[in-house]
Amino acid sequence: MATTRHWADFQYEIYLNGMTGAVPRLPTDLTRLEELAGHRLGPGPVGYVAGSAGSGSTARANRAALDRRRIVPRMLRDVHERDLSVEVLGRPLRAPLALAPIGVLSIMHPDAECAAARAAAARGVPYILSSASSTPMEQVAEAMGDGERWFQLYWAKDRDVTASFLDRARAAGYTALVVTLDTPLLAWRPRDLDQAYLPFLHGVGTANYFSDPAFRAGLAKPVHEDPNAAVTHFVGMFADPAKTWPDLAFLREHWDGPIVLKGILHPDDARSAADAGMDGVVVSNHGGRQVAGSVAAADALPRVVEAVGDRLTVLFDSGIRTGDDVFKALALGARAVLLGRPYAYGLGLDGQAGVDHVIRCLLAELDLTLALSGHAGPGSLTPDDLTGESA
Ligand SMILES: Cc1cc2nc3c(=O)[nH]c(=O)nc-3n(C[C@H](O)[C@H](O)[C@H](O)COP(=O)(O)O)c2cc1C
Ligand SMILES: CCCCCCC(=O)C(=O)O
Repeated sequence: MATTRHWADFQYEIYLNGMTGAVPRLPTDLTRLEELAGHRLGPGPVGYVAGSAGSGSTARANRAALDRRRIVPRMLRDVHERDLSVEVLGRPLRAPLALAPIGVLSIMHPDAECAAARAAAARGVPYILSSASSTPMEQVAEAMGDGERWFQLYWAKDRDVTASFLDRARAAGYTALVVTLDTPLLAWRPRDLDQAYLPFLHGVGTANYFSDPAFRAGLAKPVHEDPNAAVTHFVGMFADPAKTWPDLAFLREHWDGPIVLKGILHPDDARSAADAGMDGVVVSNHGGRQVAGSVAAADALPRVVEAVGDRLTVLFDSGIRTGDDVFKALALGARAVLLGRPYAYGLGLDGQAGVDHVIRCLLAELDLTLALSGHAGPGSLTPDDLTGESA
């Protein structure tokens, strides 16, 4: 196939390659990646990525809430020309997808965030870099050229460090700020506790901090002279459970681009975000990694959309594994979704090519699901395209 007009063309590319004996290096059913990663990568890293809070009930609920909703396909609608593009936070995107912020990616692959960011940039998908990345934000920005990038903030106790992160992110071309609110403390995560595995304690995921002048100013000795003290300083200040809504004014003053609050599940919190001058929210329970027993993200989405859909950009994550999951989130009112664990597994299994594979599979499947359900793009989706609990 000479040119790719539709994301679904990836399907033919795979079949055509098959005529020369080539088959995809990774499964095209992305739900199989976790098991494969479990065989090929160490139990610590895979346990950290796959794991969740408590007994895992929130992560299971995320999947169940998406599965429970079923698509009601419509027939005889012209879908031969399709366009998945959307505008998000004033930026045109090729598809309603961004890569979610995932910290410590060097536990999955040595090329870590740079490989994931390059794959995203090559497909026109925004990459959201975690504060807790294994690679400094400037290096990731350089690796992805002019690719769309957003910066995820873990809102440090120390205001100077936060202000410094925002200055650095702006200078490195990150256009939007995603402030994660659901991790003021690390949750009870039995899979990591049982292995006593926490990458941060080994200095993984601290690159933005250790390279930061304001962070370093708080250390008695340079990082290389006393790395343990640097890690302790990081753990003590990476987030702040004392923050409240009025504190958002500080971020609004120091960041002139769009600000999106990640981890919103209650409609009143979404309203507070709008009242505080924020631009968007991510309806997310952190992939079930924070509050065990939490509401499933897809169950929270309709109420948030109803509360603020006309005031804020509503994004969604937690449980997205397939193109039909994306379809459902969009039909429930999300403007776009963030993809989490599947791309981390793709990275672990095949570096940048693995992330590319994951992006292409997801968007090809979305394109086909839309077309086969009578939609030429995300714009025509409504809750009426789903059965049952669309609210
Ligand atoms: C290993 C791992 C690390 C994560 N690190 C971050 C992070 O640094 N910042 C953040 O806001 N969210 C982080 N998340 C949460 C994701 O951004 C996203 O909300 C979650 O993965 C979505 O759930 P899903 O993977 O089940 O789709 C992390 C998730 C995983 C699996
Ligand atoms: C001590 C730092 C914890 C950062 C948490 C990273 C994350 O969001 C996750 O693992 O989930």
